[in-house]
Amino acid sequence: MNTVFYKYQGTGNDFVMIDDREKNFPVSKEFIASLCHRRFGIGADGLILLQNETGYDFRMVYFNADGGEGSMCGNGGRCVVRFAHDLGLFSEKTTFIAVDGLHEATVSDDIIRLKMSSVRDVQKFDEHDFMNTGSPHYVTYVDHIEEVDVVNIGSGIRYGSVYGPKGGVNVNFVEVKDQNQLSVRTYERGVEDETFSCGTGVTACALSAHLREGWESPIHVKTIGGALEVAFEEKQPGEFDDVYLIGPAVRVFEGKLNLPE
Ligand SMILES: N[C@@H](CCC[C@H](N)C(=O)O)C(=O)O
Repeated sequence: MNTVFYKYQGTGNDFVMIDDREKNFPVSKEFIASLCHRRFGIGADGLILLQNETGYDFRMVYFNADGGEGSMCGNGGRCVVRFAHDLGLFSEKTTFIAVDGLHEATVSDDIIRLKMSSVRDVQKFDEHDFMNTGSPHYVTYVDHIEEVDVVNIGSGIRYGSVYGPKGGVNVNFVEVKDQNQLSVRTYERGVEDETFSCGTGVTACALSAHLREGWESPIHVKTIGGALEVAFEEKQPGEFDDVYLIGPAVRVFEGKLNLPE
C-alpha cells in the first residue's frame, strides 16, 4: 500500500510528517528509523503522526530518528501545527494534545507561536542547569560555541554515569552573545547527533539564561538552522508558565511512501 508523506522543517530540525487520521500507519521502530535514515531513507531528525483526538484539533505523536517514541519536540510541535494549518484543520488558533499534554498555538504568516509545558524544578549546578521543558535538557555555557565538539562531549554526557542510567538527556551548549541574545548548539538524544536546532532545548537555554543573567522575556536564540524566540512568565521564583516557542516552520516537499504489508 502507498501513502503520501510530507517533509517539514523548523529552523533546520526536519521531520517526516504523516496524516494518520485514519490510524493505519504501521508503527515499528525499524520502519521509522529506516524512513529517517539520511542515506537509505527520506532523511529526518524525526517522524510525526497527526492523529484525531476528541475535543481537540489533533494529536501529535512524535518519534525520534532512531524510531523510538520521543518526549516532547518543540520544533516538531511547530511543524505539526503548520501541517494541521495546511490541512485546513484550523485557521488561526489551535489546541492539540502531545505526549506532555495540551498545547495551544497560533499561526501568523510564516511564524508559529507554540505554548510549551510549564516548567518547574530547575536544577542548578556549578557547570550546568538541568530542566524538563517537555524533554529533559542539560544546559552548559561556553565561550566559543563554534569550537565545541558537540557530538563527542554531548554523547559523553548523554550516556554518562549521571544521566545515562536515567534514560539520557539532550545536551545544549550556550554562548551568551549580547543582552537577551544567545547562540545554542544541541546534541539530541534519539538522533544521537547534533541537530540544526532543538525547540525544547532552546526553551531550556532561554529559561536558564533568565535565571543566570537576570534577563526578562523574550529571549532571542540563534541556532545553526535559524532564529527562535522564547517568551515566558515567572510568577513564582523558578516557576515558569505561559512559555512560548516562536519561529518559522515550513513544508519542504511531499512524496509517496511504500508501506510494509
Ligand atoms: N528536536 C526536539 C527535541 C526532541 C526530543 C528529544 N530528542 C528527546 O526525545 O529527548 C525539539 O525541537 O524539541
